[in-house]
Amino acid sequence: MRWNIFCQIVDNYGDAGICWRLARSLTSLHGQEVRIFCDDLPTLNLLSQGCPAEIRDKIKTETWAASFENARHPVKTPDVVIEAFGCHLPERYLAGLMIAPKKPIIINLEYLSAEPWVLDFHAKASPQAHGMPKYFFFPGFQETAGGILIDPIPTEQNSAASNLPKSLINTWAKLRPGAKRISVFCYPGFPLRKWIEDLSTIDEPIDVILTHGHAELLKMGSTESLGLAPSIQLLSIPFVSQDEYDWLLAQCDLNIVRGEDSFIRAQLVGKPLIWHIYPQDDQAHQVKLAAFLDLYLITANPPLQNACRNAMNWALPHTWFSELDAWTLHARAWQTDLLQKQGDGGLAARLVRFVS
Ligand SMILES: Cc1cn([C@H]2C[C@H](O)[C@@H](COP(=O)(O)OP(=O)(O)O[C@H]3O[C@@H](C)[C@H](O)[C@@H](O)[C@H]3O)O2)c(=O)[nH]c1=O
Repeated sequence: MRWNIFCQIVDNYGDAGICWRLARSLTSLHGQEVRIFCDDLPTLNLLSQGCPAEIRDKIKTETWAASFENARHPVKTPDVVIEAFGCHLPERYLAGLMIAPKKPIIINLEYLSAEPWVLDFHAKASPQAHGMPKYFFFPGFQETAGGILIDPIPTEQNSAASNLPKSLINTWAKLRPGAKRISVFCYPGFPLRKWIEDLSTIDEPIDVILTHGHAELLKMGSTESLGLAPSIQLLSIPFVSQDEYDWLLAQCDLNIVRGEDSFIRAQLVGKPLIWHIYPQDDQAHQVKLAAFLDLYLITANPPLQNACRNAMNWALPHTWFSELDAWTLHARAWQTDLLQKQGDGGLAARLVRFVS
């Protein structure tokens, strides 16, 4: 089938990151033909750059405006149109589809949520004035939701320490043997400075790996200039490819992640995570976080439940750090369970089955 994915970048990397990951799964695992129309090609290119060439070459990336022509082109008319995160299709593209001999199915791909109401709305029709069939597709953790994007599944082999990416060689040379590793990818609202200062009160060597741009959040020059204890070492890394970022997550003892895609990747590598969820004005993110924690902690004992809830709500590390080992075991069990529940191929496979 021919797929057109519409990706409008609201901010940051997640919209492009998810659209790219979906396109990648659809082509490389399911043999589909995919075009992404994006209103910010440089950001999409940044996210796609590290993808293996044999996969990347199969996916067409085009400007938003290029879609106008595509809809009425007799051999390019799509079978499936994805509106990622409810973005509105361009009027001129829709007008083209209206006169196309065969109408596509339109899928409104929603944000990921663990909230139970999602299950009632997933895969439901959304009647449109233009008459083309349109459906809501809700990603989710439960078996009856739309699934999550699991591709590529991190394996022991590709997560192995020996697979050190070139872009991280310099940083890795500075890591201290035996030190815990924490990676940081959060939004500016996270109290990072205070959090790291508190980390330095824990009597243990800890290397903190700040992803691209995060050193500015700390306005840091060096560990010394922040007045941190020598037990803490701060290291900054460049923006790496999606697969290299996966490797980094697998190599850390704890990952602070954000958005939607890094949140899932951190779970798939089976390591403890703090999800700095994308903040929304109406506080809807708090409800989403609570729903996730209810699922995530179902099998955890009360001390671990408390530790995770506190950590995810930005409590200072000294209040929960002693539970990190128990949390690591829990994260591994969650990873196994997640992969089992997504054993049917996850979101991409469920989408293909749905539209078929
Ligand atoms: C730090 C880093 C991330 N990445 C990738 C991983 C992910 O694909 C992507 C980050 O995406 P996310 O984790 O989703 O976080 P994000 O915050 O970047 O993205 C978003 O979140 C969405 C929920 C919102 O709708 C978006 O508007 C957007 O804010 O960047 C790299 O490839 N290299 C890196 O070095």
